[in-house]
Amino acid sequence: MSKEPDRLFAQPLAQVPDFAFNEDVVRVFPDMIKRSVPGYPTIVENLGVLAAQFAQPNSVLYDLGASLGAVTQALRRHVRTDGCRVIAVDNSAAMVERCREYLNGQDSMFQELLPVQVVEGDILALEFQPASVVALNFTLQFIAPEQRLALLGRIRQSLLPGGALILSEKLRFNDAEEHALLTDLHIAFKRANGYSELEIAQKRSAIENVMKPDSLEEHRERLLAAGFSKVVPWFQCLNFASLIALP
Ligand SMILES: Nc1ncnc2c1ncn2[C@@H]1O[C@H](C[S@+](CC[C@H]([NH3+])C(=O)[O-])CC(=O)[O-])[C@@H](O)[C@H]1O
Ligand SMILES: O=C(O)C(=O)Cc1ccccc1
Repeated sequence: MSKEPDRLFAQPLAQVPDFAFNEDVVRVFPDMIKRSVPGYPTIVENLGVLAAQFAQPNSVLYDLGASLGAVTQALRRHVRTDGCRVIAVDNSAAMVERCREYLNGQDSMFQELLPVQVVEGDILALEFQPASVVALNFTLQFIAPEQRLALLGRIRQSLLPGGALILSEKLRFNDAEEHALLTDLHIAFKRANGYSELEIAQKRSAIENVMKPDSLEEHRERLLAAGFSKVVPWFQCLNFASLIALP
């Protein structure tokens, strides 16, 4: 993995462009996400542990919005069920190119890894195969809000009995005081990870038009409306959480 530090927003920008998953972001992405998302390494590793409990023999595991394939790699470390294969999907050409490099490198070093297919494409246009595990690890928040229910409905329809959707998201909070407190604490987390006030402010204005978090209540209601029978939060660190949704 690239170890290049994230300094994308360190210099004052006359106008901050909307955030995009382009080559500049790809270069610093592992550092950016670790320093920006509290609990990210714990979520990714344990997503593999959870997935191993839901994986069904001879089924597909989806990593949707795979970026550089961190979740796919956790699936490879933990899932031991016979005949499983991973389909990792991302619509950023720059992400997909680098993701394939990492995963092909692993393939050539180790035998008996889960087979992985990395697809460059829009998850909104994907024809889902029957799947036992679907991971949306910080991806749904980048999907247009009006498209989210239909996407979750299609994921629900593709899930096999005994399978699960694992959904990780940044949260907003309906209670203004709770929202302000956890937002401030997230900023403190970023500051503690070496981001300056300028970097924090410019990143915030870059993502505000492209990333639209929902509340936990909105997630729960939408997942139930999409046909899931049970929604179980398994992790929260500040304003970032991960949920298990059962078919
Ligand atoms: N419509 C779409 N179709 C496909 N991909 C998309 C779409 N919209 C956005 N993406 C992709 O979703 C990913 C979101 S990052 C996921 C982190 C990863 N899961 C990780 O666990 O490291 C989250 C973040 O950076 O906060 C990006 O790679 C986008 O290109
Ligand atoms: O940086 C932030 O404030 C975030 O909310 C998370 C994030 C992490 C990486 C890319 C975009 C957003």
